[in-house]
Amino acid sequence: MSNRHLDKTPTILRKIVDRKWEEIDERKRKVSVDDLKAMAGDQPAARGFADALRARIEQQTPAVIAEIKKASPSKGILRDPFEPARIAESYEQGGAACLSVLTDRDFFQGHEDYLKAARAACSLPVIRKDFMVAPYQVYESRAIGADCILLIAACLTKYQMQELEGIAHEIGLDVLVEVHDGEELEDALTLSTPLVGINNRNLHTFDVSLDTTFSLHERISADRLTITESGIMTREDVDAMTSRGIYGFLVGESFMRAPEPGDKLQELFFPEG
Ligand SMILES: O=C(O)c1ccccc1NCC(=O)[C@H](O)[C@H](O)COP(=O)(O)O
Repeated sequence: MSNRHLDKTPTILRKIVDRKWEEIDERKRKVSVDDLKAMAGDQPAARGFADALRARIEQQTPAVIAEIKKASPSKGILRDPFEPARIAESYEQGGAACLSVLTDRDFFQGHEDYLKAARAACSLPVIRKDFMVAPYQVYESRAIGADCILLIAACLTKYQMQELEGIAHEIGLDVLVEVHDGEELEDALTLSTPLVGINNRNLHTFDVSLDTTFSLHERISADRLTITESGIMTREDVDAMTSRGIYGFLVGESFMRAPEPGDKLQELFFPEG
């Protein structure tokens, strides 16, 4: 695959995307795309991911996508032992609007079974957090029970994102498109999804700066929903966002390192109880 963002330098993101193409080939040998489409078609209606976020954001209440991830390339192991179903219950009790579950095995120690277990343990909508590069993975996401997929602009062209979004919407999945700079945002805004994630983490260098959200949010019109992603660790970080009118959050590490992830969510976002 060729893409202007990925052609810059060989980074971890390039490695992840190269591995995704190999993984898709391996999986296709075990389960055909037609079988996946049939499995996707057998799933009950998706839980409304965008609706759950919109309901809170419109009330100017934090809408938190709480992430379930065992490890990451930048931070190594974040949580061990790791019990996705228990974490999902804890997040629901702590006031999460949605869940994000890492399913990438090689770089995040994730698994599709973690998504299934987390979703079955609560009533929250769930995004499959993985690196989508091909239609096969979109059908697979619906087949494993996801309610939403992530499209990362740093690994896809505008045309790839449009194709994957079209398939996702056709089979009942919501889409969160993720950007890190102005060029990616321009591409993302050609999509119809209202959900625009601004990743404060540069996925090539791992540098994190909340200024990324502050500057890009100003370029997103009010009919879309901004989700600030990565590096939200303190009450001050939350206040810095809400004071600028940003109420959508995706948080992983600070919850994963806490003994009780849902209590940490409550402490950070709903301290008044
Ligand atoms: O986190 C990484 O090391 C990473 C590396 C390469 C691609 C993606 C990566 N992370 C995904 C995310 O951006 C985060 O899981 C998500 O936004 C939550 O961030 P945090 O609250 O800082 O855990």
